[in-house]
Amino acid sequence: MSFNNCRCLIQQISYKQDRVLGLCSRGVYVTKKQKLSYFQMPATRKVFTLAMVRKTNSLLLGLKKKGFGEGKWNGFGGKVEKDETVSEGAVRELEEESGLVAKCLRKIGILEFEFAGDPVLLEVHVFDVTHYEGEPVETEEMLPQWFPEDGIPYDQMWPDDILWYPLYLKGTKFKGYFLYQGHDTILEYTLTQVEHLP
Ligand SMILES: Nc1[nH]c(=O)nc2c1ncn2[C@H]1C[C@H](O)[C@@H](COP(=O)(O)OP(=O)(O)OP(=O)(O)O)O1
Repeated sequence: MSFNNCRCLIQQISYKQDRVLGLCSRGVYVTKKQKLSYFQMPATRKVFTLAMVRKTNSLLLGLKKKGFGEGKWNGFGGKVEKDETVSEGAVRELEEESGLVAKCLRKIGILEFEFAGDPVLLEVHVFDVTHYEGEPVETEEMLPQWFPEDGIPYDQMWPDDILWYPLYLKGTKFKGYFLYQGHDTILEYTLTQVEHLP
C-alpha cells in the first residue's frame, strides 16, 4: 500500500467503513484521517518547456532517441534549470536538441501531466517558434524532421498531442490537464482555450 498526496482525491475518494481507505484514480491510497492534509499538500511540480518550430504549412518534430518519451515524435524541450527563466530554458533546450537558435518565442499553451501512482506533476510551457537561425541537426537526443501540417504522425506521438495540436496550429492559446495511466492511456483530461497565459 502506498501513501501519497494526490490532487484528484475530492472526486475520486471512496471509503470502506469508517477508517479505511480511498483509492483515487492515480492509484494512491489514503486513510480518512489523512484526507485533509493530502488536500492541502500539492503534488511535486516540475517545470518543462516544449518548443514547436514551424514554417509555412510545415512543423519540425524530433524523434526522441532516449529518455522520457523515447520513440515518440515531439517538439523540443526539457526541464527548466534553477538559474534560468522558462523562456531561457526553452531557447537552451531547443538549441541543445535541434541546433536551432530561437529568435522569437510566443507562449501558446500550458499543459499539466500526471501519471497514475506518481506524485510528480509536469508543468509544460509550450512555445511557438517561427523565427530562428540555423538548420535542424540530429543531436544525441533528437532526430529532427519536417512534417506537413496535414501529415503529423499522431500515432507515433504522445496521445494528448492530437487533442491540443489543432488549437496550436490555428493559433489559439490553451491550457490543459492530462492524467495518464502509463504512457499510452489518458484516463481523464481537460483542455480549454484561453485569452491570456501567465
Ligand atoms: N504528454 C506529453 N506530451 C507532449 O507533447 N510533450 C510532453 C509530454 N510529456 C512531456 N513532454 C515533453 C516536455 C519536455 O519537452 C519533454 C521531456 O523533457 P526531457 O525528459 O527530455 O527533459 P530533459 O531533457 O531536461 O531531461 P534529462 O535530459 O533527462 O534531464 O517532453
